Amino acid sequence: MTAAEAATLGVSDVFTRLGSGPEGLGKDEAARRLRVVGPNAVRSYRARPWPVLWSQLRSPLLLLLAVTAVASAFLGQASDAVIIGVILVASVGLGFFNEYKAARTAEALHSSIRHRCVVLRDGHPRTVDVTELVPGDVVDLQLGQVVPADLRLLAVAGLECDESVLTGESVPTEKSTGPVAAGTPLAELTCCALMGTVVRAGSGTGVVTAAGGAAEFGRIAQGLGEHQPETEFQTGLGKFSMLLVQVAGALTGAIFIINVALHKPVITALLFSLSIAVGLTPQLLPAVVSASLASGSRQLARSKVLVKRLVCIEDLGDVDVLFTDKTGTLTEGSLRFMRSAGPDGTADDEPLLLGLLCNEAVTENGRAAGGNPLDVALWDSPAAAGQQPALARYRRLGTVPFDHERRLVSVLDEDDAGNRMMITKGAPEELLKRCTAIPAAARTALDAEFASGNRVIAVATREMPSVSSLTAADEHDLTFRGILVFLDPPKPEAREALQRLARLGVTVKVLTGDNAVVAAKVCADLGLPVSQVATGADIDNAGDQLGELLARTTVFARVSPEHKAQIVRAQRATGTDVAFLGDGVNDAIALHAADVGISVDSAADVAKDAADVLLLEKDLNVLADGVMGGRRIFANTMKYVLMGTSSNFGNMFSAAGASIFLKFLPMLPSQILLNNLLYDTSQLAIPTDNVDPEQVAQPTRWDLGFIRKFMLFMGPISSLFDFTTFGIMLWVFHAGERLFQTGWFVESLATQTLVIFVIRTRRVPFFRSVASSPMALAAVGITAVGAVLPYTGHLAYILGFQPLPGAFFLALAGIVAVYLVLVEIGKYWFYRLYRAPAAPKPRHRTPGHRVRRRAARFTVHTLHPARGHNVSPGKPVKQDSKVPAG
Ligand SMILES: Nc1ncnc2c1ncn2[C@@H]1O[C@H](COP(=O)(O)OP(=O)(O)OP(=O)(O)O)[C@@H](O)[C@H]1O
Ligand SMILES: [Mg+2]
Repeated sequence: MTAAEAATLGVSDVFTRLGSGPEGLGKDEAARRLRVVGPNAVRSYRARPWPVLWSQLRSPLLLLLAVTAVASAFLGQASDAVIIGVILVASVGLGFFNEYKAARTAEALHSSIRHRCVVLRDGHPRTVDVTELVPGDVVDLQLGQVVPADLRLLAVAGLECDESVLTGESVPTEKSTGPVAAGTPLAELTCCALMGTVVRAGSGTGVVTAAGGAAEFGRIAQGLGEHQPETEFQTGLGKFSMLLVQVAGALTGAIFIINVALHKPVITALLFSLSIAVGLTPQLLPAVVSASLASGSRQLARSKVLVKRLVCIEDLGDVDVLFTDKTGTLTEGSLRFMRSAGPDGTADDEPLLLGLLCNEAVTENGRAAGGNPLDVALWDSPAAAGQQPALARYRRLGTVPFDHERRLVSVLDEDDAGNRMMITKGAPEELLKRCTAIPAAARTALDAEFASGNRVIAVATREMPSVSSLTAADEHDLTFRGILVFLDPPKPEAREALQRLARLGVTVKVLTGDNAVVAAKVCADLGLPVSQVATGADIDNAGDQLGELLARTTVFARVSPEHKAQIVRAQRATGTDVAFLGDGVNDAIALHAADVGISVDSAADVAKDAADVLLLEKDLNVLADGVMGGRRIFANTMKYVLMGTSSNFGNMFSAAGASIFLKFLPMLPSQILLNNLLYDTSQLAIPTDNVDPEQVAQPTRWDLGFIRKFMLFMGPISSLFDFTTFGIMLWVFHAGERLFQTGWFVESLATQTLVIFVIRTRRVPFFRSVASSPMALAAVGITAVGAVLPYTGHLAYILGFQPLPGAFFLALAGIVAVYLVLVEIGKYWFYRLYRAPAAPKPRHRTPGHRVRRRAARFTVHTLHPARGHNVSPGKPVKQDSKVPAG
């Protein structure tokens, strides 16, 4: 049943249609339905070899080349065709092997992550994977949660959903339970909560009407295909590849025409120009990127950072501004109850007793088993044990639970003499506003506690003789009873981590539900420069000036969950890349709003669920490692790109040019392909390379202009030089066809691969930066392979090589040395002249990006039967023809 249909019906009709009830489904029935309709998923994360292989073969260039090779075989050049075939298979195999390995890593990543929700099974709440939801399941919704399926709402308490992912409307929609008129547009289905949207306020319960591809969100997500969302970097690489393909296209077209005009055989000319095109285009680029992301994710996992999707790594490296909560990130987070003080500020156990009574921790035998950290800390204190006899005298009649907007919790208790009172505890600012009289001594005591950075909550009571239930509206005319003080000292290692992040160019700002003075004190203790502290009230009053307020503020205190998200969104609107680190229920919405949501393993479920990255330790140092990791990958991939645009490009260009002046081809098509294969192989070690600290000192930005300029600057150096080499070959060695081709093959491979040592660093001279051993070995090794090939007898003969005179290698050494020096000088001038654009362009995220990101939670290993059926009890399942099979 679609959401639109269900919305027009009353709750009982919906239950009848779905064959369910307020108690939810039975365990067996849920399992049966799951078998019939398949999982609540829109994608599969299984690494399948065929699609990966297909993506390697899809290149029109390769196809064209293969066809031409086959044609040439029929024209009598069988051995050439076979060689070309073998090299092509090896190239495709290389790309496939790397991509598939990366896909396997992504698969392992996905299978280690669970997204869960609470459903009623036979009337009992159960936690299940969101992918196991079926139509008829009754689901709980809470703040910050992503709605796991299309739901017809059964009950709401101030429920509001952010449906922008579906409707583009950023103002959250208020939800209710009454049916709507038929034909109501999607954005106004107030009695439905739609899959993929986020609970921005309140809570609720609903019954699943449609899941997976049958839900509105699922339909959109499936329409976008199986692709992962792309990072800015990947999009940039795509554009870059297009640029090269265009250059290659123009160049090869011209070469072909010229060669034919010069009366070279058509098929040879075609093979030659196509091979040049293959040499020009960076076929291995996607494989290099995925391989570096995959190896990056494994490295990060070792340093305790778990990314949910591979692309998150790059997002991490891009972070400009990090918002973090205070508790547990900057402070130890292991709250310790220190003292209880009466209204006059002197020690007094009464507030402690009241605090234990007005408490939501789940207790077992007088010990806390779970709940709000402050409440748990209170129970765990040694002093709490002494209160047991006093506690036994009270009976609880009602509760108004804690929420992050009120920052208060209240209970209605009756003592053994039958006296009823309300006990309220909460943030002192909020509580004091509701008290009748506050002794001056209390204010002094409070200020002193705040100033020393302690966490304080205040306790008050109110006599309520004839009342039997409570609401938040009763929280007034309270009698102030005292304060409870908790110690939450700053983390020593946070100081160093903050400095590291500052050195990495990441601005750290604090968003906390705690008091402004406390937050400022903690920051000061940790050496985080605090320019200004703003509070939630300041944010509300800022209006249009929020951007300005944001720019001058480091600490935001007493902010609500909605404020946190509002700040994150406002910061993103300035074009910066924003990360948010938080672990509480009050952080979930902001986690969704950020470019990168970061949480910790010990966080509340909704926070973990909302995050893109999980830290296995709540430590900013671990995060700094993650940022570094992202930037390293960017830096190394950039090396590959720059290599492709300089020497490789230049060599191919020169070879093409030379074919005009020479009576023969400067290199045989098969030799060009072999050359390219060997070069690519050496490039595969780039992801392991070391990165200079200065290269990762700033947030990474993709800059196509930079690459284009680099290409235009370095390309000619390389070509100029190549023609000199041609001259030497022709006039010094008096080379004939075979010798020329062999010499040029060895020389071009050597210069192409060895130039990595210059390109990989901005330092001059280049040997001030040390390459990783695998990479150095690969570059030198491949050069050696190239040099040895002409001496392999029969093999050399088949490949069209001939042994080179000893003097050649002397010349080669000289050529390589001069070339590297030339490039070094070029590089020096390039980086001196090059100016990066001053302001980074604002990030442009397409709506599809968000859908894909959110769809990641609705993935299963294998997507079996088509999703999108209507399950009706007893009736056979009907196939919905609109939904494509998974
Ligand atoms: N169980 C509780 N009982 C009463 N008051 C509480 C309780 N938990 C928190 N508070 C009060 O509400 C305030 C806000 O809490 P909230 O959880 O929104 O943020 P926080 O966890 O203190 O800060 P951060 O955002 O840095 O994690 C706390 O500073 C405290 O004064
Ligand atoms: Mg918190």
